[in-house]
Amino acid sequence: MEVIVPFSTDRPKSRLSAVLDPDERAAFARAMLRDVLAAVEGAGGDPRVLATGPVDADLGCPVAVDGRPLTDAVNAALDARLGGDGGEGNADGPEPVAVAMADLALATPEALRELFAAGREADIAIAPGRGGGTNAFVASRPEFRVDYHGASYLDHRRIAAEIGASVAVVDSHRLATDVDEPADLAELLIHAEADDAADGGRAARWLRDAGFALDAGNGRVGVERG
Ligand SMILES: Nc1nc2c(ncn2[C@@H]2O[C@H](COP(=O)(O)OP(=O)(O)OP(=O)(O)O)[C@@H](O)[C@H]2O)c(=O)[nH]1
Ligand SMILES: C[C@H](OP(=O)(O)O)C(=O)O
Repeated sequence: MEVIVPFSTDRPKSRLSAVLDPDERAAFARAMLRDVLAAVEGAGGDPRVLATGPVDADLGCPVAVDGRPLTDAVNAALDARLGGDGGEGNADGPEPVAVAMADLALATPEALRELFAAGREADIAIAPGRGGGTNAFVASRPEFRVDYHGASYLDHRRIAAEIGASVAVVDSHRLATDVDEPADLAELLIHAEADDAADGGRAARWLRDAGFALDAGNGRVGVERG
């Protein structure tokens, strides 16, 4: 399955500015992107990065540049694949296409396989993010359109209902955890430590190398930087 991975190259991860400087945010965002691409490939998916600007590194997959805002860029990509202008359809309708965000640093092939399977059963399969975002979805209906930001999970359910599309919800901790804020870094380090055989992936290694560690001292576990 083709998997579009939106990626912001300009001022990424601004909500981490309290703990990372701009160069660090760019490097950390790149590490998360690579983890997501590896998980997509591990799940048998075919990743395509949809970036706001050129990416000066070989990511091992195609990169399309579209400087429009996220919603417009993703809708154009969906239209090209599912819509009337070149969607690869067959008698049963277009092939499903997935969109997975580049900040799902906990994503695993297993979690993505579950999403892909749900997207073959339902018209739209959504993995909601904590806080109401849409961290990943699969769509096979040409009329489906995204409207990101805010509680986009609810908006996408409403859009699916408006076009009469069936919806499957993928209840996955790993896909629900987008790394937006400093508290999310703790989630990444916790699961990297639990999965140490897999070494936690590039993003977790990047954090550890930058001096971050878990801080379990006071209430909810957070991170501290040594
Ligand atoms: N192609 C594209 N991707 C985007 C755009 N804005 C965000 N993204 C990507 O979409 C996903 C979700 O982004 P957000 O968490 O909302 O934004 P962010 O820029 O990563 O972080 P903040 O600056 O903290 O909001 C991430 O994979 C981003 O890299 C955009 O305008 N175009
Ligand atoms: C793009 C946006 O991401 P968030 O701002 O929730 O991280 C969303 O999922 O609608």
